[in-house]
Amino acid sequence: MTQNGKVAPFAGEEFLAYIPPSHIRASRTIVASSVILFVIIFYVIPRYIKNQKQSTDTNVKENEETRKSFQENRKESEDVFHSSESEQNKETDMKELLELFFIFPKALYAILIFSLILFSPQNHETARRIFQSPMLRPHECKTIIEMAESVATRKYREAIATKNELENQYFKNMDDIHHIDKLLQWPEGWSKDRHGSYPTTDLNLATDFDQKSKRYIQTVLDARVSPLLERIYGITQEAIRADDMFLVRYDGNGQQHLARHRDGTIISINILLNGDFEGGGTKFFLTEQLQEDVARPRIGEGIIHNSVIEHEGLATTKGTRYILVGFLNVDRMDSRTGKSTNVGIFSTFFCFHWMSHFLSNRVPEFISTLNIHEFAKQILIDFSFVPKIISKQFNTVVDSLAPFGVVKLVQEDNYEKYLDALDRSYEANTRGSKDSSNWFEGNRNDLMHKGRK
Ligand SMILES: O=C(O)CCC(=O)C(=O)O
Ligand SMILES: [Fe+2]
Repeated sequence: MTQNGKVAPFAGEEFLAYIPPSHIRASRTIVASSVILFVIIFYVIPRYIKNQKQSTDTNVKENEETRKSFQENRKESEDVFHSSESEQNKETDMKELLELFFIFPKALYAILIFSLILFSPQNHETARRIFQSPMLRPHECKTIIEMAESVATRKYREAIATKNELENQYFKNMDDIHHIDKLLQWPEGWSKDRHGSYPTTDLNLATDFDQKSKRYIQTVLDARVSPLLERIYGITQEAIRADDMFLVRYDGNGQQHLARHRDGTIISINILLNGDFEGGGTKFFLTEQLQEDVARPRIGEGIIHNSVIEHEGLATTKGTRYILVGFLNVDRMDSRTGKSTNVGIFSTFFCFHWMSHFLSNRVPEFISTLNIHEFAKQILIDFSFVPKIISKQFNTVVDSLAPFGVVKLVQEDNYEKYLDALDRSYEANTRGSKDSSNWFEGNRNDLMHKGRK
């Protein structure tokens, strides 16, 4: 967003090989179509029906009179009478059909509006695609890996000290001991138990990295990733808040892969930091449609996708593979300032997977904070499965309609120029802007175990 609240044009636009949809144009089209449909369904058609009805009524009257004259004059032809009767039936059918339409205009309108929303970019064009694009330069990737390895060394030293302390304590907390033992296992200093059911070998950027390192990473993400997210999904940069930012490590002789799962937020990013390994890559699935696709980015390239798309980390068979992963939310209110993030309704309440996430996470959280009787609270929580099931069904519908697969946004010979353009724009317009994304301050480490599902 720029100062005057308008969405700035995307600085890398001229280098895009795939042009994402224009969200502004799409939402204007939907609003205009809704108004036009409203006028047609609630004003034009009822008026037409009324006119039709009036003319039918006059016809019926005329027919009735003719009938009477037939009856008075029975000697006249029987055939004429029969043809007049069938014509009258036809007119009654037409009248009934029009009346039926007149009974359900609201339902018809709702179905048409639903279809417009179903085919809006957030639920269709960008919903099941995986966008691959350059994000970091090789020297930046190297710097981040060095930062990570030095953090791991520090955490290993701290773990040894904590282990000694714990051993001298009389009452021992078994969870702490387990966590420390994991840190002491190879690769030393890397967490192995942050994400409950789908654990990765990783470091938490928000809590493990120092301020300077975080500022460095924040700058590159603000310059290269936030504008891209804005361009692809039509969300404002300040609406982006990471729930979890972390660095994953796979080893040919350690944790090689990550089983098939979904991430627990709205959008996921995954940036490859090195190339000296064998295997790796991220495989995506659209289960019901039996479709699959694999992203194998180069160093510094990242992938962005809706967290709801199933995927797995393919086995690294030799060497070490480092990736920077972010599980991102789209917030309507900036938790840092309490102000609106100006994100549109089409990227939130009318976006099925945002809505489904909102209903499964935020609603129960909100209910639990209500100041009402425990029993009433429990009933509300018990019934919150209904909207959840409905919104899940919407996601299934999107699965069957939305285009799927990995899309390369920029051609390889344009990588440098593309990154330069984004950096120039960042330097010129937004450096230090309060509207930047919330990469580290909003991380929800209390929810870590829910990171993947
Ligand atoms: O290894 C990969 O590329 C996938 C990582 C992933 O899906 C995750 O961290 O949730
Ligand atoms: Fe994942």
